[in-house]
Amino acid sequence: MDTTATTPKTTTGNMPLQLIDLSLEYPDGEGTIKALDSVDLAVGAGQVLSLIGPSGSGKSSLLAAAATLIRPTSGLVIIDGTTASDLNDSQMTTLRREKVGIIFQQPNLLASLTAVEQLMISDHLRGKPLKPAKVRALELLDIVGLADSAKKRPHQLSGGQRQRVNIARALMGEPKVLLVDEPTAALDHTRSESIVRLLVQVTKEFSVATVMVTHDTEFVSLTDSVASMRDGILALPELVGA
Ligand SMILES: Nc1ncnc2c1ncn2[C@@H]1O[C@H](COP(=O)(O)OP(=O)(O)OP(=O)(O)O)[C@@H](O)[C@H]1O
Repeated sequence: MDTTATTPKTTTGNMPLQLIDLSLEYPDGEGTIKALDSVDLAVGAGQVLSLIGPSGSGKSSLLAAAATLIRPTSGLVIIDGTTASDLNDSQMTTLRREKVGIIFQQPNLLASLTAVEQLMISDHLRGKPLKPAKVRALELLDIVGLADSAKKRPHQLSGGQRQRVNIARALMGEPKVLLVDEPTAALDHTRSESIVRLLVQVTKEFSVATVMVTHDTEFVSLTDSVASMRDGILALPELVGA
């Protein structure tokens, strides 16, 4: 196996996200806590995997490791064919910026910016020119159902609409992997369902591999598969079908 940083590992099949024998330990007094215990997972392009499990079971740790925000103790994180675990910090940041979209529970939008500007600024931070960024931002706002709200600021949008801006923003960098943490936690039933449906829609439309952590098992049936965690161990994903 080639594990050098300069020669990305090539995966077989179209599996933009692969976790192989991934373990993550946190120091805990004299000992350690095993937040992830030999996790294996592959998510295909255009697939949404729901990740469920009790509090403290390791869901956020899995997302953080897959997002390359945290280095695993052992094992491999492979994103679109590149073995992230082999990269240095700056290469890892570049990989994350180019290949990974992260959607947190709270949209964290900037209060002073309009919806279209929220999206454009993420391209600007990638050093991309403004004009094409605006075109793409408007297209994405249209796709997430906010064509008429491009000029609205966060306080003029509902919680569901803010989450839609958040999703559109995560797609600006044309990611291969979308990592979504409790996207419906702050929303009512109807809005929650429409947000999960939207995530499934954009996952198919942009052929990304999506992992969605959720407590809302009700909407899991809208996604392609579900895997559950307990004590850092991931049970094999089951197909649920839509
Ligand atoms: N920074 C940290 N330092 C030490 N221990 C941590 C840290 N982050 C998480 N843990 C521990 O790792 C285990 C997994 O936590 P994690 O947050 O990944 O679970 P979770 O399933 O996301 O929980 P929740 O649903 O409550 O967010 C827990 O035992 C937790 O206490």
